[in-house]
Amino acid sequence: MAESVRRLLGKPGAVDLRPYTKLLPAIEAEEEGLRELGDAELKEKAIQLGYAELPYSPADLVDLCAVGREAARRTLGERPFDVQLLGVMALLDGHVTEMATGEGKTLAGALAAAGFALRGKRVHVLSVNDYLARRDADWMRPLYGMLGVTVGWINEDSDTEERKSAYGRDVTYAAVSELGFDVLRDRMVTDADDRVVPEPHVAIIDEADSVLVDEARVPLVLAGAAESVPADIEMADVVRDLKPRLHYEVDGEGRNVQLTDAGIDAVEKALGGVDLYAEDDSSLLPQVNLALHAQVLLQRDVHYVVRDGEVRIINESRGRIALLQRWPDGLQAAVEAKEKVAISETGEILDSITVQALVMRYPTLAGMTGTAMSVAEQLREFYELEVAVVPSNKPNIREDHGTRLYATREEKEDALIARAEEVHKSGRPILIGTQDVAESELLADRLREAGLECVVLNAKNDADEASIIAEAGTYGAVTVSTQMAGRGTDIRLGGSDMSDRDRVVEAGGLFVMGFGRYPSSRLDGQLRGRAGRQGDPGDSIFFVSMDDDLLVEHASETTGYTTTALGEITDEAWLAVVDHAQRVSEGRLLEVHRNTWRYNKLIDVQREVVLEHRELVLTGDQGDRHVKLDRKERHEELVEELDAERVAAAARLITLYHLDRGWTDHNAFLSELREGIHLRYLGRRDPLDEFNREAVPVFKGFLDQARARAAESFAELEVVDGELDVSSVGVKRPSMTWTYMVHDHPFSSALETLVGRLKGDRGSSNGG
Ligand SMILES: Nc1ncnc2c1ncn2[C@@H]1O[C@H](COP(=O)(O)OP(=O)(O)OP(=O)(O)O)[C@@H](O)[C@H]1O
Repeated sequence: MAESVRRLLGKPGAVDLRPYTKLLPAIEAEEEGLRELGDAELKEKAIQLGYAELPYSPADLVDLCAVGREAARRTLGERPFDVQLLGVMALLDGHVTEMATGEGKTLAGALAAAGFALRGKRVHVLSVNDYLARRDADWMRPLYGMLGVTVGWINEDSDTEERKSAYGRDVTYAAVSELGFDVLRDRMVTDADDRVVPEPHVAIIDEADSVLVDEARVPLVLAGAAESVPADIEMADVVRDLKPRLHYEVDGEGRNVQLTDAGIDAVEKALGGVDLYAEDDSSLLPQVNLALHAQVLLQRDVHYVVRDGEVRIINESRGRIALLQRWPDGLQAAVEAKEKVAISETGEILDSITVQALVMRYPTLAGMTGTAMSVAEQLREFYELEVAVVPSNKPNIREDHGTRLYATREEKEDALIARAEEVHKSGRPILIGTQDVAESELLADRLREAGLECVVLNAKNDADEASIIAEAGTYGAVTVSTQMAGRGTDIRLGGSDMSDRDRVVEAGGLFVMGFGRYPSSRLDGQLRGRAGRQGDPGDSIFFVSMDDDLLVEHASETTGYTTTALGEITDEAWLAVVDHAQRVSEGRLLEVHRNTWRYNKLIDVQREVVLEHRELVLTGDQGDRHVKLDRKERHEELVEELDAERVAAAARLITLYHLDRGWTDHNAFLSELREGIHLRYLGRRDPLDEFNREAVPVFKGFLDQARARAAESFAELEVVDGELDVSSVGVKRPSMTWTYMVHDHPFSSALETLVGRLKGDRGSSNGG
């Protein structure tokens, strides 16, 4: 069998591509005939494909791909390659397609989206950021137009009308987070017409491994401020006097702080002889912990600044001050108490949803990414998705060099700089991937000292980031970036306009260097994949040192090696230690994912119950019927005095309020339970079982309680000036809401560590 044919058949363990490959000749055979058609006739052909149900029959698939190919050629000037069409067909079957960087996933995704849309499905194409959502929608718009499919996009600053309009199109492009925030906000509306997100049909997820695996456990949060809870200034004063090591200990990563026994004694004494672990007052310990977290782990000018008498968070990953962002769970107030500034209104988490739960709402899921195969098992376990490995259009000729291992960070840095200097002499563009923003800065300084001018991707918005990355293939360019920067942007050799392409190809193409291996080999692969796009020449190499976090945290052994004069460790056995450490790290990440998944499962079930009930109240007469049964006389009086319609509207508002209020409180209870459970059951029982054991009975009376409260509020309702004022019975919606992803602020790391600890070092805590 010819190599070119074999390449098109697919990879063992992945979806069999043969059924798709078989159709390619027929698709090609239609091409000439379609070229003869006018634009309107071509569109008519596409629309004709809509007169049947999904899935596509092989004959219809052929037509769809052929028409799509011709439409793309006319509108975008790009004729989809065979491999892209294989991707389209795999997406239409609901698979995650692995296509290398620069193979044209945007176009394949658009053709698949159009395929779903033509058959009456609403499609959400989910990107990793706003910039890509908008860029891809605008880029593909002419193609959709020619196929008779409408398209829209949503960005962070889209208003409600723009959102409604975008979601009203056949295909909508949005960042995963924006979609999630819309879903959360929709769950809080008091008028069904205010909802923006339609019923989910199909989601096509770009960068599917990042979204479905790396970010799956990240909660998207809707927070609101209604009533203020007094922050504990006394607590702040008590913890201010505590001494490190004597009274509290901080874990190695600076993510967690714990009172020692001496610390517990000191706090109990300072608070007037209380018992922090008293069964009957469970609120003290969390308050002390918050104050301690604020005092010890959150540093002024690192994590936040105090400006104009306010505490403002610095977004660590992006290095800029985040407006409208606050810490959750009273932490904001604890920091304000620490800094002795006025306590702002305390926000509370109204509701949250994990990325995983968000995408699981879709009956049909598909995804695309350059690196899916190594997470194939997870995609199957968590999402029942299979991976289709689509071969590249041209063979990959990139050279991936072996990892270079050094004893210390300095030696690793020296080696990387020396290599960069050498490569730079030939004019080859260099892309250096680092682990975080701070590291990028340090490395850039060293490069500049060595006379290498470089661009650092840092604290920019997505659009700027993309345009910098787009130029990373320019002759002589040196670009330093973190893993996540400029995602979804193609690095073309010779600059974005490829004007200097020949010279760069001649020199050897893009040289990618990794400053440290990532927590998973898949992330290494993503960086490598930046070079060698579409059969381009290129190289990749990683520099690692024994004091890299990856090795310090996960290596089986870290001493006893020998080095060369330049500090390099060349022994194969030690290189195997690096690979092993990465596998341990991957296992740990998977464990965290699994754990969050297990915790969230129960929460999701409970949320579903509440939401179902809420729907009946919002769109039906459930609220009114219940208060009529529970407070018959008052109901009759009010109807007589006003009219049935206005009474029903008030009953609806009151019932929704108590449902939402109840859910917010229950949510807070669950997260407190989850955070506290490992302390209380340390080493004795499975914390997850305990969590379920306590969370289930508490939820049992949830709906009845909300109904009883609504009835009580309803009974107190008075007519004032011919109107029913629900706020007079305490029914107040949050005056302001805001959203965030939990990995945006430091509390998340504490939570993650906590989850990690549920599995890990069970014995190291105290006081439990
Ligand atoms: N059939 C085609 N013919 C010519 N050029 C194409 C074709 N398909 C895609 N391209 C071009 O290839 C480039 C890469 O496309 P795209 O950005 O969609 O790649 P990708 O697979 O999403 O890569 P990444 O992994 O960087 O997101 C784009 O500039 C696009 O215009």
